Parts: sequence; C-alpha cells; structure tokens
Amino acid sequence: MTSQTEPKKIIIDTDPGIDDAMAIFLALRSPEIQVIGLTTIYGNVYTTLATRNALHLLEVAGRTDIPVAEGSHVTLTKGTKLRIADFVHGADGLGNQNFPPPNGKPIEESAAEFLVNQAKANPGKVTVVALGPLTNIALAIQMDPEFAKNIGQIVLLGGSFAVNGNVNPAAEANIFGDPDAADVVFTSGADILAVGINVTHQVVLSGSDREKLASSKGKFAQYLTGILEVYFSYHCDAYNTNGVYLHDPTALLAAVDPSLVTCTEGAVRVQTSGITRGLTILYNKQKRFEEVTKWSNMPTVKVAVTVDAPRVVKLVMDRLVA
Ligand SMILES: O=c1[nH]cnc2c1ncn2[C@@H]1O[C@H](CO)[C@@H](O)[C@H]1O
Repeated sequence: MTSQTEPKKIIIDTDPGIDDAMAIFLALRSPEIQVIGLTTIYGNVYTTLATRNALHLLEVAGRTDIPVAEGSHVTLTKGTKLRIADFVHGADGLGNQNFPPPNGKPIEESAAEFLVNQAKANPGKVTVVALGPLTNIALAIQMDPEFAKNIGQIVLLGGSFAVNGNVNPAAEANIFGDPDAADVVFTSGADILAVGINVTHQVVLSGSDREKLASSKGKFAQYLTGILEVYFSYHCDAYNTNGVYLHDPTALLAAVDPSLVTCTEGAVRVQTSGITRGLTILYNKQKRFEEVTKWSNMPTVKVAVTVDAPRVVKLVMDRLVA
C-alpha cells in the first residue's frame, strides 16, 4: 500500500455565481481532489451564462484542460419560469466586472450525459458537488437507473433544515429552483450529503477577511476581491452584515474533508407546491408510523447539522490567499 491516496474525482455542478467562483478556485487549490469536469445549471444566472462563466473561470485559473458540460435550461418538469438570483451576484453572475467572453466551448455531451458516463466509467469513485438547483442530477438519475449506484457521493448545497429559507421563510434557493428535481435526488438511494443554509449561515467571510484577500498578490485573491463587492453589498442590504455566507465553499470543503461537518441521517422529502414549495423536511425515523405513506421505506441521506466554521474559513483563506 502506498501512503499517498489517489485524489478524489470531483464533478462540480454549478451556476456561477460569486460563491461558486470561490468554490471552483478552492477546488483547484485542494490537493485532496481532482476536478474532472464542471457541469452547468441555471440558478444564480441562466444556464447559457453559467456555461460562459464556468469556461471563463477555468481560463482565469489556467485550467482549460477541465471539460465543461452544459446543463438543462429548464426545470425537470420542463418549466421555463426560472427564479434567477442576479440580484445577489450581479447581472453577469460575477459581480458586474465586465469580463471578456471566454475562448473555450462546452463539450458535446450534456451535463446529465457527462454525469452518467463519468459515474459509469469510474463506479463508486466520482463525487458530484452540486451547487445549484438539482435538475442535472435528477436527469442523470432518470437517464440511467444505475447512476444512483454508480455515483460515489452527491454532496449538495441545498435546503434549510429546521430553519427559515433564503427565498422565503420556507425555501432555500437551490431547492426552490427545482423542487421536483430535488425530491427525485433525495429519494434516489444515492449516497447523499446535504449541506443546507442551517449550516452555511454559520460560515461567514468577514470584511476583514476580504481586506486580507485584497492585500494578497495571489491571482485568485485578486480576482475574488473584485467580484465579492456585489456579494457583500447584497448581504449588507438583506442581512445587515459586513460579511458574506460561504455557501458553496462550505459544501465543496465538506466533500474534501467530511470531518468539517457533523451529520444526522434520515429520509428527506421536498414540498413541490403551495406556499411551502421548496421546503425540505427530514424524517429522522425515530418514530415508526402505523400508516404507509410517501415517507415509508424511503432511503436515508445525511444532513449536515454542525460545522467547524473557523476551520472552514481558515481553509478558504489559506487556499485562496496563496
Ligand atoms: O437571498 C438569496 N436569494 C437567492 N439566492 C441566494 C440568496 N442568498 C444566497 N443565494 C445563493 O443561493 C445559494 C444558497 O442558497 C448560494 O449559491 C447563494 O449564492
């Protein structure tokens, strides 16, 4: 046996997005993992722009060797009325910095095809880190009945377990973006770790952290300092804080080092209609209910309940300042 373990293969499903950009750069600076592809989805921006931003971020990083597969432009139920959070990230998704268009192009495979094919080629070895609405993952599950078994793990940023959402009191943005897809994913039987805003709202990059990034000469630090302004300004307006929540970086790091979070386990289902559309409910299986319902015999997933926030912020800073 060698002492060096092979880096974990990761596909990042992303809607870049300012905190997505942080997570992608963090992934590229994490020796424990190997990013084998980015797949794109709507959420913070529309899918076309997400693809453009993913290609752009890889060009900034000098990693055009990593393929980008474009994802769905509509929800799982073919809905076209999407909720796009450009008011959080800027009209371009990357803090309105007027970046030039990328030179690269997405590969021919769709995001769902890429996910299915990579999982099939490396059974049990690929982790998907899902940072947007879960449409592509649900499409992969529907496309290939073996996908849920072939995929190593799905670490997803989504849900607001037993706390208020960030779209409305019931729903978190990624689950709200495609609740039907989220319910398919949670009930698929895949190995799932859900990192919700009950956890990520504890992980804050402060104004002084941003100043440290600004004073670093590092390529990523400089780039992020520029795009973070819009994200800080949104958090100041919405939450009255001089700090931003590190949603996507926390989920990415939970995939790199699971000891950063502690979890509970149970079945998760998603409300798909009504005023609580997008609500995630965890059934902890402590009570055996008499009645057979849509909760009975559902597969168990892991849901993060605590996070070592200082260690996450330190990892983010150490890896992005360099
Ligand atoms: O208030 C909000 N509305 C919509 N999206 C948001 C908001 N705050 C953050 N995000 C974005 O949604 C994901 C976490 O739910 C993150 O990608 C974050 O950037």
